[in-house]
Amino acid sequence: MASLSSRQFYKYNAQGDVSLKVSAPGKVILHGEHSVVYGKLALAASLDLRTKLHLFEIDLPNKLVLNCLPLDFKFALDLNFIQELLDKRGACTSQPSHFNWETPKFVNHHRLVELVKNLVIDAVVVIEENPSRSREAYQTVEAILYLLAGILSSTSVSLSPMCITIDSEISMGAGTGSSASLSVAFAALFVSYLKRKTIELENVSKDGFRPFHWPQSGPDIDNQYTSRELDVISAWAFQCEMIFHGTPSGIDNTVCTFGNMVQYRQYYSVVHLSFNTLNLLLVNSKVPRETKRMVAGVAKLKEYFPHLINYILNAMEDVTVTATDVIKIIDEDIRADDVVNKARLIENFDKWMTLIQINHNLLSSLGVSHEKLDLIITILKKHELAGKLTGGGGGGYVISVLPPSYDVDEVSRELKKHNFEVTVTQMGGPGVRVD
Ligand SMILES: Nc1ncnc2c1ncn2[C@@H]1O[C@H](COP(=O)(O)OP(=O)(O)O)[C@@H](O)[C@H]1O
Ligand SMILES: C[C@@](O)(CCOP(=O)(O)O)CC(=O)O
Repeated sequence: MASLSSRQFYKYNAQGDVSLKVSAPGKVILHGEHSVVYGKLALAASLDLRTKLHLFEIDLPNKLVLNCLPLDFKFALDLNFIQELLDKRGACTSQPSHFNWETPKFVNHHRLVELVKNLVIDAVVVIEENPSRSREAYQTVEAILYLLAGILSSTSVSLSPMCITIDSEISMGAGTGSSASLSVAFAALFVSYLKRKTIELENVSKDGFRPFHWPQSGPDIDNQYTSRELDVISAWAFQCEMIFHGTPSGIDNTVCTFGNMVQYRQYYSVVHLSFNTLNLLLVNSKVPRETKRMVAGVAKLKEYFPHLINYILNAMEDVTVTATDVIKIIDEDIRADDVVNKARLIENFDKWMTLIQINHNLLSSLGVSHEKLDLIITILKKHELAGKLTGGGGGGYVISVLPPSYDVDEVSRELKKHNFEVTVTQMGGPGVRVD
């Protein structure tokens, strides 16, 4: 890995007409984390907090500049090395004739990860770096190159010098889907880049790869992604999430792609639920966590006590199913906004909060809570709110749904006194989109 000898070599200006902006939301798992890994139903919603990417062409010969604000790094990558990987026939797959950008399931994941790791060693030049975040930075670059190679290697695209800036409103490592949001946004960005670069081609794929043709009218570059494209973006993001999280269930990439609320069961088609946005309190315990470790802990527990743990997982599925029904009624009543429905609304919020509490207790029995998370939940209870951990647990965020016109001032004050970070946001907004 080369390091920068003189910063002035890396001055550049925007040039050319390619300028693409995309963003993808973070997510919360409302019900069903951990049980989803064992085939149970889960419910997740998108957040009003997004990862934002901007790709623009630059006048710095043969360079791809990555400017990552959340991790404080700016790297230049040598485009020749990247193009070499793209040109290597069969680098991403052992079945080129079945493979194109639309078929991520034919990618040879482990080989591509290895190639990308080697590429990072050869191609990265550090312009700026925060040494304390270096491990995460290189993991991010690997993930980006994985998606770039996966999506573009079967195509006739030749890369132009470019800069990609990464910005994010989502806290990292706290259970609100920062890596899934990043993976979805990059998959979408490279799909947009592909459209832009191949708009006039008869067949987008290189010889020997499965042919791909845009519709007769050409790809839609300015508007949003088609549902077919969203499926492919989500599938590539899933592949990429394996770099960050080993064996993810797929719920995170799904909700960050499609937005709104999704009911998800592994290997089944996704059910999209459309509802009015709801206010959500996010409380960051600031306890670092690692999803992989928490998932492994539950697996071990299940190995020890298969019957007992199955009961808990089934109870979690029951919570998801019941909560979905309750949320549907809440949504109807919020839309109706009349006196008759108001009483029912209050009653159903009360039911949902009870289910949230039950869900947290079930998760706690799987050993994935933490004393700080439990303290947050006790404080919320004092203020007539219910909370649960979200995502892998062991730290990170507690979520609490806010009944309409709930004033958060007092509870926020008390939580902040304990040094917790409090964010009021909304859930249920749009998925990945061109900005
Ligand atoms: N906003 C971001 N910018 C750059 N890299 C990110 C960002 N979010 C996540 N990552 C990458 O994903 C890895 C896992 O992120 P993490 O926050 O633990 O994921 P999650 O929120 O899904 O649990 C980080 O180590 C980093 O490499
Ligand atoms: C624990 C789990 O159900 C959710 C993990 O969520 P997060 O990556 O910690 O936000 C694991 C998974 O679904 O892959």
